[in-house]
Amino acid sequence: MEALRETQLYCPFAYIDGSWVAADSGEQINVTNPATGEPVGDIPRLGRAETERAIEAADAALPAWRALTAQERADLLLKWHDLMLEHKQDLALLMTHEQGKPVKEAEGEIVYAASFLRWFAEEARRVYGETIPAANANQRIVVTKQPVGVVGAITPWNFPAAMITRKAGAALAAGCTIVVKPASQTPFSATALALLAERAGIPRGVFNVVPGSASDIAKALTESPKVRKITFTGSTEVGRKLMAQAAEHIQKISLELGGNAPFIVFEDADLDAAVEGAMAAKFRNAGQTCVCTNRFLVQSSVINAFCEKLAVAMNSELKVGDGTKPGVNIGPLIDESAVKKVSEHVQDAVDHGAELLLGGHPHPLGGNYFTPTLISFATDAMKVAHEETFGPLAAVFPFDDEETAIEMANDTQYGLASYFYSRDLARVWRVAEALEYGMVGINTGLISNAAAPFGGVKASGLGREGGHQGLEEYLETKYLCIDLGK
Ligand SMILES: NC(=O)c1ccc[n+]([C@@H]2O[C@H](COP(=O)([O-])OP(=O)(O)OC[C@H]3O[C@@H](n4cnc5c(N)ncnc54)[C@H](O)[C@@H]3O)[C@@H](O)[C@H]2O)c1
Ligand SMILES: O=C[C@H](O)CS(=O)(=O)O
Repeated sequence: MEALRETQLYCPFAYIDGSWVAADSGEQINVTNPATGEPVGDIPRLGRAETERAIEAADAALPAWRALTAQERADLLLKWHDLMLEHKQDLALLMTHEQGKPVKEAEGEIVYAASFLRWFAEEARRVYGETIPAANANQRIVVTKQPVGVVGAITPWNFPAAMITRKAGAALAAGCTIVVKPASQTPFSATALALLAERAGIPRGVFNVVPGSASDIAKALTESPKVRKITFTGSTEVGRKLMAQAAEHIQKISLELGGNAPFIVFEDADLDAAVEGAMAAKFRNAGQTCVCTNRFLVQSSVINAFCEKLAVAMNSELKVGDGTKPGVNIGPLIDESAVKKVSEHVQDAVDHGAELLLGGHPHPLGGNYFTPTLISFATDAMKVAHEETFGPLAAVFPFDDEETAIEMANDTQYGLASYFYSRDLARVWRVAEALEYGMVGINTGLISNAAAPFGGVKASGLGREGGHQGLEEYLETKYLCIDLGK
């Protein structure tokens, strides 16, 4: 692995109650570089017993942590934020080695991830209650907010830092403590965050990282009555299982799940702007983001012009390769099965009559690389219409009128991100209100930021992360009724 400036940021251990530990069993998970197949390192494979110890540590740390003032918690979150930015290059290099995204994009994620710590540090001091005029003159009604308690978090590989701080920043700001299980593909981004949290002075037991057996760790988290909140980011299939498991102890739950984002281009759109937005919304992280466009819906009168412009942009702007190499902006997919899924979607589309305009095959570099691909005249009969591709495949579907575009866009079990381009103000309001999604990008392909409530409807999940809404997910409302007597 390319040398880190500070080698200590490579932490091949779990982090429980302020200690760096191995698995009780001594088992390890081998982590490999998706670009080269070379080993990145080994991380302990923790199970139920270790997770129960982490829950106990988080529970023990809770009283003192929630007793700090919001300002005191905010100050510690800001120190953590500053340390992330100070070590941006090393954190990014770690991420590129274990996840594959190009270093520049990884640096962008570190800045984005740190922004959640700053955002929630600021929001911590704005957890307001309220008083309500009582019907009874001798009574007073007061509404307060209190931290939920111990939180269990499970996060995905595609944004291995931001998906953790988007949860931990809010949880810690609210006065909660947390046990995080990172994805087994990307544990070192998580343990590096733990090292910096420790250096920032976040007390032992407040932030714990337990890499290992997903099902065993999830069972320990969902079967513990001390865990009052489960927060998950990942596939809808796993989210569904966790929601059922969380029912046992009526744990609060936040689910950030899969997507199938439409990107609608109306004939009145600025096509050059639409193509620029399309490149951002489709090819970030090689198409491996939950908000990546999965379906381009383009009005028939402009579909040829749009496809020509998009093909030119893809050919001239996208460079596939190892994310540590200069100029590369499309790294490898996370693994062989990801390459297989994209190949299947392309072949299925062509078999059902789609026109292949660009790419359409794994990249000549081999391994987990896939050539950015453009297909047109896609239809509802194709897998790409209903399944999340999670790769660099741009599938363009024609439509004739606004009503049809909205029907096509909403014809999915998902409802996370959506995008459309139009310069007609009335159409902007009609379409924005008709789309069944948690987020709508209008004349933009980039919508993710800490100040906004990120999340979806339908099979894309429950709850929001970021914004002031993101903090509410870690707070309980308590109503005080005070009788003043006669
Ligand atoms: N909505 C969002 O904010 C968002 C963000 C990133 C990724 N995603 C979605 O996540 C998916 C890709 O990420 P992924 O492949 O890591 O998803 P995944 O569901 O396979 O894994 C996510 C996490 O869940 C764990 N996990 C796997 N099986 C589990 C089980 N049975 N019980 C408990 N935990 C289990 C994994 O180890 C990992 O830590 C895509 O569908 C993508 O859309 C959504
Ligand atoms: O994969 C989806 C993540 O939420 C990434 S981002 O928040 O859209 O950058």
